[in-house]
Amino acid sequence: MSFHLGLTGSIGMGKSTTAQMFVAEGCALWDADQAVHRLYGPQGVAVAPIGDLFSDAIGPEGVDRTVLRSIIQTDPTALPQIEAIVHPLVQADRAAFKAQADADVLVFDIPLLFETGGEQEMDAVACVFTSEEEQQRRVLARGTMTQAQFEQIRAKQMPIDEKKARSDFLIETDTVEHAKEQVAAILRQIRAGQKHA
Ligand SMILES: CC(C)(COP(=O)(O)OP(=O)(O)OC[C@H]1O[C@@H](n2cnc3c(N)ncnc32)[C@H](O)[C@@H]1O)[C@@H](O)C(=O)NCCC(=O)NCCS
Ligand SMILES: Nc1ncnc2c1ncn2[C@@H]1O[C@H](COP(=O)(O)OP(=O)(O)OP(=O)(O)O)[C@@H](O)[C@H]1O
Repeated sequence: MSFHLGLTGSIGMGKSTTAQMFVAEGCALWDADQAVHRLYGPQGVAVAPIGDLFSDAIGPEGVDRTVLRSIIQTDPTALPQIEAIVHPLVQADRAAFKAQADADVLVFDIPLLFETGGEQEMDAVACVFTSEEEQQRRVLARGTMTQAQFEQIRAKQMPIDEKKARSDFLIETDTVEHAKEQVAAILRQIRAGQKHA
C-alpha cells in the first residue's frame, strides 16, 4: 500500500516547485493544475462544455486562459460554473492516476485540497507557505495575472493560517535549499512509518 500525501498551500506559495523535490526523492506525483491543463488542451475533455458556456474562451489551443481570467474577473458567476464542469473531471483524472501509480509515496499537489474535502483521501497533508508579501511578489512576477485577478483568486481560498493549522507537515518555501531539507525530513518520517512530527 502506498502512502498518500496531499500537498497544498495558497496560490504562488511554492506547491509545484516543492512537488518536484518530492519527485526527485522518488515519489510519484499527481498535480491538479496540470490535470486542468490537460482538460483545457486542444483535445481536452473540458473544452466543449466550457465552450457551451463561454464560446469566446475557446481558441485553436483549447481553452484560452487569458480570456477565461478576464471573464472570471468581470462575471462573478463564471468561476463556480467552471468549477462545476472541471472538478468532477479532475477527480476522475486523480482516480485514474491512483489506479496505476507505482511508488511507496504518492504526492497529490492540490491547491484546493481542504476547500474540496480532498484531505479525507490522504494519509497526511503537507502545506507550503511563505509570507503574503512574498506570495504577491511571486505571483505578479510571473506576469500572467493582474493584481485584481490575483486578489480575487486569493480571496476564494482558505486563509493560509487555517491550512497550516489543519496540516500534518509544514514546508516554508523561503529558500530552495531549506525547502529541500524539509521535504527530505518529511519523507524520512513517512518512510520510517511515523506520520506526525
Ligand atoms: C482561474 C484560472 C483561469 C487561472 O489560470 P492560470 O493559468 O492563470 O493559473 P493556474 O491554472 O496555473 O492556477 C494558479 C493557481 O490559482 C489558484 N486557483 C485556480 N483555480 C482556482 C479556483 N477555482 N479557486 C481558487 N483558487 C484557484 C490555485 O492556487 C492555482 O494553483 C484557472 O486556474 C482555472 O480555470 N481554474 C478553474 C479550475 C480550478 O478550479 N482549478 C483548480 C485546481 S482543480
Ligand atoms: N523554496 C523556494 N525558495 C524560493 N523561491 C521559491 C521556492 N519555492 C517556490 N519558489 C518560487 O515561487 C514562485 C511560485 O512557485 P510555484 O509555481 O511552485 O508555486 P505554486 O504554489 O505551484 O503556484 P500556483 O498556486 O500559482 O500554481 C516561483 O517563482 C518559484 O520559483
